[in-house]
Amino acid sequence: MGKTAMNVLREDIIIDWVTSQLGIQKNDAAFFEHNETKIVINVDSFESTIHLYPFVPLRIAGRRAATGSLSDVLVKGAVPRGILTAIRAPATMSIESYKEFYSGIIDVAKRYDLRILGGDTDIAETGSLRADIVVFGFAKGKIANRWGAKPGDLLAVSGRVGLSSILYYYYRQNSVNCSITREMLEEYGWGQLPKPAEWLALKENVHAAIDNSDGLALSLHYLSEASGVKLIIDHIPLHPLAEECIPKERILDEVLYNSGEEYNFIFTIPAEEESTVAKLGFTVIGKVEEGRGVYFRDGIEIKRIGWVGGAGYNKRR
Ligand SMILES: Nc1ncnc2c1ncn2[C@@H]1O[C@H](COP(=O)(O)OP(=O)(O)O)[C@@H](O)[C@H]1O
Ligand SMILES: Cc1ncc(C[n+]2csc(CCOP(=O)(O)OP(=O)(O)O)c2C)c(N)n1
Ligand SMILES: [Mg+2]
Repeated sequence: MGKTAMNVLREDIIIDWVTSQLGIQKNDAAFFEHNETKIVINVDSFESTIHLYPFVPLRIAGRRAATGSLSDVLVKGAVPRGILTAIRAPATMSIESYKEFYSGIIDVAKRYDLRILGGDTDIAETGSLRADIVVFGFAKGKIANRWGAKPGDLLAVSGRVGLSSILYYYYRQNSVNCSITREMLEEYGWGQLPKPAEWLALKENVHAAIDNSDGLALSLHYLSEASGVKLIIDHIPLHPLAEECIPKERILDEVLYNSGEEYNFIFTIPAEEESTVAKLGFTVIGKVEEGRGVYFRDGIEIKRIGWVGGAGYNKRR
């Protein structure tokens, strides 16, 4: 890392500093136990200049914002129960737009049976739309931490990867080999999370888990680093539209490095669970070995590149 990079305000540098200052182990959500009740709680922010593509309707953006926060709680193995939401909107925004965004949060609450318990509202003269969304839930049994992967485990994911890569490609290049449809945007808003009941049944056997918010490659690296293991990838479940919309020679790089916000659950589990994993609709993408780093089976390295707040996509650490 260059000398100047140290002085730049970047999400990864800040997170390294704050977690080491406070002795926090990097995980997707926080865990708190009180009188034998296990509470899993998370906050994630949405800010329109960072998270809102101009072609995404506000209701879908509201869904994506709430889903991003909920995903961290569910992936740890808790049943999400409630939401608090603090929203700061500019007075330049119409009340209809505000309601549209908030309706997206309500959509997520309905889908996952969460109660919106309250929040906070601020109106500023100008500027961006911002929402800080807290989701909490209760866990029974095991917490699926980011660490704990063991050599010999299978590596698996929920859903498909690459829908968000299409949107980022379109945002950047202003064209893709397909039209951006309402259905694609709807699917992006809901993410690629598994069904809660299925995940909660499986998680008792899961060794380590993370959700894909910052891109497939970077999420795999975070999982590998947290457990001190090597990950070998032999198959990526590409979203069929990624194959259709992104130029063939760019697909793999876009899906690995310019993805994220899809919230696929990425986890490791003992090899004897393979048939259960498949039956529940997850895809085995590789395995865990002793060592460090993330590689394809042929030995080609998957780089530690993805979304880093303050740097954007594709900046190596
Ligand atoms: N401002 C902060 N104060 C304390 N801990 C933080 C802060 N920002 C991030 N963290 C912690 O750093 C870790 C990684 O955060 P993050 O990358 O945002 O996770 P995720 O992608 O799952 O939302 C988490 O354990 C989170 O709680
Ligand atoms: C205008 C715009 N640029 C880029 C993106 C892509 N993008 C923004 S944030 C992000 C990663 C997720 O970030 P965050 O919500 O901070 O999630 P966390 O890692 O904290 O869960 C991605 C892939 C976008 N959605 N909109
Ligand atoms: Mg976060």
